[in-house]
Parts: sequence; structure tokens; C-alpha cells
Amino acid sequence: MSVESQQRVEQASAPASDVMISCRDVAKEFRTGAGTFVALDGVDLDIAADEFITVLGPSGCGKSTLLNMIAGFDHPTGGSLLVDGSPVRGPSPDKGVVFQDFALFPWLSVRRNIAYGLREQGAGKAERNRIVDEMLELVGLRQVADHYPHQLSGGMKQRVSLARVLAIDPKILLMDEPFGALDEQRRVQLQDELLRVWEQRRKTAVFVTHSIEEAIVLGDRIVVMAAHPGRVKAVIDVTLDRPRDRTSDAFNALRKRVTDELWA
Ligand SMILES: Nc1ncnc2c1ncn2[C@@H]1O[C@H](COP(=O)(O)OP(=O)(O)OP(=O)(O)O)[C@@H](O)[C@H]1O
Repeated sequence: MSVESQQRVEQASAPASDVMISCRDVAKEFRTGAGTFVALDGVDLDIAADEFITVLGPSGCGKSTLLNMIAGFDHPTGGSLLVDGSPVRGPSPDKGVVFQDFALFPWLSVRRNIAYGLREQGAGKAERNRIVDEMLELVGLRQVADHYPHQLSGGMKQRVSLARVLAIDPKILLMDEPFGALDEQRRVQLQDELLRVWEQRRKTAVFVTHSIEEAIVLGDRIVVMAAHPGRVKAVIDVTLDRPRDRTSDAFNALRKRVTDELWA
């Protein structure tokens, strides 16, 4: 094995001993009308508790498939996928998922959208109100607490969606291109807010994106995937101090390295 591939294998292991998500030779095949389609093959990856992982890769390389399997919406057809030491059996409150399309309930106010998961968990009214107030403060939405989703901008909707997931205080935060539909300014603003929240309430975070800059700004490590079949191509450590200066030479050097890795 070359030194470079040895490094890649080592980087697929979490730096801390406290592994939260462990993928070993994970495969996912889909049965289609045309036969069997291999969406993921041989994915080896350990993600440490409290680590922020970003996942980059071309369309169709299996980013969402991997995230969905960690979330428990789908299951591997090969290998082993453990979360907190156990195989994933399905969705659970310790895994919060934020989607690109917000997935808010249009008939519920912001406050009630955020309270939804807490109500499902059986939290009493006083506790719900306390947590919802805390979340509204955290994501800066106190003024629109009684508005409905159609009265909000895209950025606000995405904040509600994040607050709703954070309200149930999951150990793991899974995000599938949550800022993909936002304009650049809002996107940068929400990236900063997400990092602030993550630094305050440390969680294991897995964030799928198409943006190299976003992957570098957010991640402790960047998982670069390739397609046909979907697989992990490289895992790149981001050692830049936060908040990261997007214009610095070190940032630009990393941007080049990730771009080269993505397109190689
Ligand atoms: N239920 C399914 N049945 C058949 N094929 C599927 C199914 N779900 C996903 N696929 C295929 O698996 C591959 C990986 O899909 P996935 O959505 O995970 O990719 P992705 O990297 O998230 O793509 P994008 O960046 O475009 O969102 C794609 O080729 C897709 O068509």
C-alpha cells in the first residue's frame, strides 16, 4: 500500500477513541427495473462523537443514501453501520435530520413547528414552552414565533427547521444540503449560526453539501466521495482555526486540494 493510500485509510478512522458512527465496508444496492444498481460500495468511515463531518461528491455518488442509512430511513445491503455502538434499526430521536426543503408543517406556527418533536416525546407544556423559547432565541426567531411558514423567508424557514431538530437535543445532527436553496449571503449567515450552535451544544454532525467552500468552512474533516459505484475517495483533515477566513492563503490552498481530489 502506498504512503498516500495508507494515510487515507488512517484518516477514515475517527481521531478520538469515542466513535459515534462507524461504517465498515458498507454497501447499498437498489433493485431497479433494469437490475441491481450499486449505489455505495465498501464505505469505511468512523465519525467521532462531537465531530463535524462534511460530505462532498458529484451528483449520484450516494451522499444522501449514506445519510439516510445513518438516519435509519434506509438500511445497508452489506457491511456494518453502527451508531453509538449498535446497528441502526430505524429513525430515532437521538438522530435529528435537517433537509434542504425545510419539511415544516405549513399549518403550524413557528412556535408549534419547533414544539412538534417535543410534544411527540411527551414533554409537558411548561417544558415545551421553555425549550421553544430557548430555541427561538438561539436561532434569532423570537419576533416571528407566531408566524406561519408561508410568511417566512427561505433562511428563516431553514432556521425553524434547525431549531425544531435541536429542540429534541439529538446526539447526532444529520443535514442534507440544508442551505442549498439559499442565496449566498443567507447561506454564509446560516453557516456561521450553525457553527455557533454546534460549538455551544456539541453534537456529532454530518453535513452533505455540493459546495467546496461550505465543506471547508464547516468541517473538522471532509469526506470526498466518488460515483460509479459510490465510495469514499479521500478524507481530508481541516486544521484551520474557526472562524475560518475564506480569503486566507491557507483556505485557498485547501480549496485547491479539495477541488483536485474531487475532480481527480
Ligand atoms: N430508491 C432508489 N432506487 C433506485 N436507485 C436509487 C434509489 N435511491 C437512490 N438511488 C440511486 O443511487 C444513487 C445515489 O443517490 P443519492 O441520492 O444518494 O446521491 P447523491 O450523491 O446524494 O446525489 P445528489 O448530489 O444529486 O443529491 C443515484 O444514482 C440514485 O439514482
